[in-house]
Amino acid sequence: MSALSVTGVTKSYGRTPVLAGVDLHVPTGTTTALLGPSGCGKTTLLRIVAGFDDPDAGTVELGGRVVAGAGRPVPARRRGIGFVPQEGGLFPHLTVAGNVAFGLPRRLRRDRGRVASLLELVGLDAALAERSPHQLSGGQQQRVALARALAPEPSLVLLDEPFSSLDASLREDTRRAVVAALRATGATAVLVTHDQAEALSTADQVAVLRGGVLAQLADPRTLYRDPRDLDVAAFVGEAVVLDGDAVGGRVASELGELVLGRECPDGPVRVLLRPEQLRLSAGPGPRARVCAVDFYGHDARVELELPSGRRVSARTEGGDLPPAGAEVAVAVSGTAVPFPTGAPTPAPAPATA
Ligand SMILES: Nc1ncnc2c1ncn2[C@@H]1O[C@H](COP(=O)(O)OP(=O)(O)OP(=O)(O)O)[C@@H](O)[C@H]1O
Repeated sequence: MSALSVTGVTKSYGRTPVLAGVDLHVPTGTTTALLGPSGCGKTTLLRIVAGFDDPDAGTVELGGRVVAGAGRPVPARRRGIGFVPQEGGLFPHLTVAGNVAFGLPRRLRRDRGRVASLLELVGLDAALAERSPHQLSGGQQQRVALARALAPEPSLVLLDEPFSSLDASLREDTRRAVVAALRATGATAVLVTHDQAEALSTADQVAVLRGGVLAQLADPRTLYRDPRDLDVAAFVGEAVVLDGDAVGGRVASELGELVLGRECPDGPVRVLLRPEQLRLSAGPGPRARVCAVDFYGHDARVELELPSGRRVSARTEGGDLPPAGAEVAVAVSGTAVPFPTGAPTPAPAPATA
């Protein structure tokens, strides 16, 4: 497996710029999730890396070799890249074994042991080998597609929203099996997704693409806890944004005095908390009115209105929930992340279970 380096890649379709100088480095043996809203250019970048499309400017390097952007591009079939599309893309006339064997070098295609070990790698029972793709669930089809992509031991694996067609119950199992297989083979991989939770739980690093450039590239915890700006913060999870005055690393806010998680000059500041940092009680403390409660089973999202009229969300254990209209006290745990007051208040992210 090889490292991938994308440097200054730009791409327009007609007069519409899609990528405006993207830099991305994926170290050998790691998985990077490419996360961004619909239409931000994720698939375009993936296609350029794969060799299905050429950049207008910039380079793509694979294992230290420039494959696009300098001289004649290396054709897709010579890049040694495995591709897993949104929906399996399996050959319907071939069995599972036939599909996986198709990915193997010609001399190994009859090696049943090899096919069986690839199926095992992606968590599939060897008994499925003689089935046709239409006799598999969506999740099983995606695993076969990954086994086929890994069979030729590619330098890089690209996965384009591989779980998007699966329902919630299959999605999690399939995601885990795919991550395990990528780790077991030491694969270098890029996974395109617009699902924040999927990006954060799957990848070693997450690249947030916005407006044709990389807004932030960081490991999942840093991205969630210490995002570069409030837009990124709201894109990777629900954000609670408050204004206040910083003095000596603390902020007086509507939710009481908050401790800042990073240095910030004294003065007006806008701070970020996450809904799971808000604790509700009947006791003393800053007050809020419950506007709505979404119960998810494992936990619940409680929408609150603060005295200023600002709405914020709390994620709380699903046990003892206050009814809509109730007045509650709110306590905050952990630290708040400061941003300049000029930072726009991000649009609320859709609530997820
Ligand atoms: N072949 C093309 N010709 C013209 N415009 C294109 C072409 N391919 C993509 N686009 C445009 O480029 C933009 C980025 O598309 P792209 O498919 O890369 O986005 P995406 O982030 O993968 O979106 P999604 O999450 O919806 O799949 C979109 O506005 C799209 O309409």
